[in-house]
Amino acid sequence: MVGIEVRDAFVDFPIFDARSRSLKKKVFGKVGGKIGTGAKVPVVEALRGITLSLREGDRVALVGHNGAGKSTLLRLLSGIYEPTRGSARIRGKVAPVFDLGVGMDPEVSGYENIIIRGLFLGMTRRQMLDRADDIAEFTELGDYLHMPLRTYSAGMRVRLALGVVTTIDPEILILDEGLGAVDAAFIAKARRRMVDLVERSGMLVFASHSDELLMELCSTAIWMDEGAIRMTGPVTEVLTAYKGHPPFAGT
Ligand SMILES: Nc1ncnc2c1ncn2[C@@H]1O[C@H](COP(=O)(O)OP(=O)(O)OP(=O)(O)O)[C@@H](O)[C@H]1O
Repeated sequence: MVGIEVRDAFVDFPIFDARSRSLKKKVFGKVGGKIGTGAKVPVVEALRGITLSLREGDRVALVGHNGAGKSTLLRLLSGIYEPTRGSARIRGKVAPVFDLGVGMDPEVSGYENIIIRGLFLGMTRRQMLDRADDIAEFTELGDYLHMPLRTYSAGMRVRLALGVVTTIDPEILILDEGLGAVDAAFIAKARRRMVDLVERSGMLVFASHSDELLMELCSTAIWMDEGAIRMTGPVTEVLTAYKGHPPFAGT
């Protein structure tokens, strides 16, 4: 059974090399988690008092301004970060997709990277060999797949990474949007594969600033604000409250 239970979880980052004297003034910044200056060392309170329960079939969008804690929460839900206080219990195999380039080796070919990246995401070598042709066709990289990855442009790397990510069969898919480098036509082509990927995933948590993708892939949403959950509910309602107007209108 796939599931995630988080109880009153906090994640703090102590910043040992910050100049705490300049932090003591009252700060009115809107972006980023709270910076606690009570202790000797300043501490960024990236997550505060998070309680949530996710089940098989959940498709959850994470929204919030820059620094609100979305990526930190995704790392907590993946088991990459342990809570400083509180608890996070994860049942199921997590495929974390944060940085599309992670798990790639610049010195080996595109084909070899397909296998490496697949292994990183919890697939077997056999499974990746079976899917390599399909991935190659999707990426449209042709003979570049025999060249070392370091010869690729940023967009070519994203094509390869997306080709791999969209062939896996994850129990828990944790997605931090990083699709900036690819051209619009390729995003449109990748969308169908993304929808299929999400449909066969046991669970999805997706942080993004794109209303369109969130509405297409998710059914519920969590609005993060200064490291805490501000609102949860159906994706359209949460997006409307977060943006101050219905999604798509005037964005
Ligand atoms: N490794 C770290 N060390 C120190 N502070 C960190 C670290 N990672 C995140 N933070 C801080 O934690 C807070 C939350 O950051 P996080 O990356 O989770 O935000 P986010 O909602 O994903 O933002 P964005 O939309 O800009 O990607 C921010 O104030 C950030 O400065």
